[in-house]
Amino acid sequence: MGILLTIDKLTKSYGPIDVLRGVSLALDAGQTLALTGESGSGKSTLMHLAAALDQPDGGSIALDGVDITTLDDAARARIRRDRIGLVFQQFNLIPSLTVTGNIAFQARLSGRHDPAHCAMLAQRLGIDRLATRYPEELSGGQQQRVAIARALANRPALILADEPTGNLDEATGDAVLDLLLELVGETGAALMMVTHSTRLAARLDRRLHLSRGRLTDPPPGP
Ligand SMILES: Nc1ncnc2c1ncn2[C@@H]1O[C@H](COP(=O)(O)OP(=O)(O)OP(=O)(O)O)[C@@H](O)[C@H]1O
Repeated sequence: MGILLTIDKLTKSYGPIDVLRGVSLALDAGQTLALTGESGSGKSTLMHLAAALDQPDGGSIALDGVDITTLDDAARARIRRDRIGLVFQQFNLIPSLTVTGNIAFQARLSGRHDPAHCAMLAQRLGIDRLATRYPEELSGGQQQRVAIARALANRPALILADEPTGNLDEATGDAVLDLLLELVGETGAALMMVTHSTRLAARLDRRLHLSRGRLTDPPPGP
């Protein structure tokens, strides 16, 4: 399998804080990678950059060989819409759309809406009964599962997930991660997932740890 994502010597500072100080990694198509690191180490910053939601100060991010840091806003938005699925901590569900509308939203914009695929995702994630509800009528865990379904609906090449099971109790979180990994496997997507849990990280193909602005192997477990 070929390389999907190549991040090279990425740097990002906020004022005097050098959050990323030369981060490099390569992710193969279909591969799953867990990203750990202390609070404030820059994990979310790295995910936002990989999602083309923000621009680095230096370095490059290539998706399918295209350096997304050199593209204009419209082109970056298109790549995000067509190639990337996001599950971030604030779920960014659209308040005026139902669960079904939220799941289909991005796929509709891409012109690749597949109602049967969306229905399958909702059913597998156990949110099919909530189809006509609005985000404000959902619990945090239910919103998280809608965000996961939405991220997968478009069959993206890359899923970027920042603590995708952070709002769920351990048993539900495990079950949702099982499903996420299953669905990622079925659709052939690659996954980069931030987690604080070494137990959850152990379930992915690879693990990297962000520390002092650089990626390393994770520290040995307890
Ligand atoms: N928009 C911003 N403006 C200023 N500083 C920022 C901004 N975003 C992040 N930071 C700072 O950058 C550092 C890294 O933040 P980031 O959210 O990437 O860490 P994290 O590893 O995801 O943390 P956590 O595990 O707590 O979510 C922190 O010191 C944070 O305060």
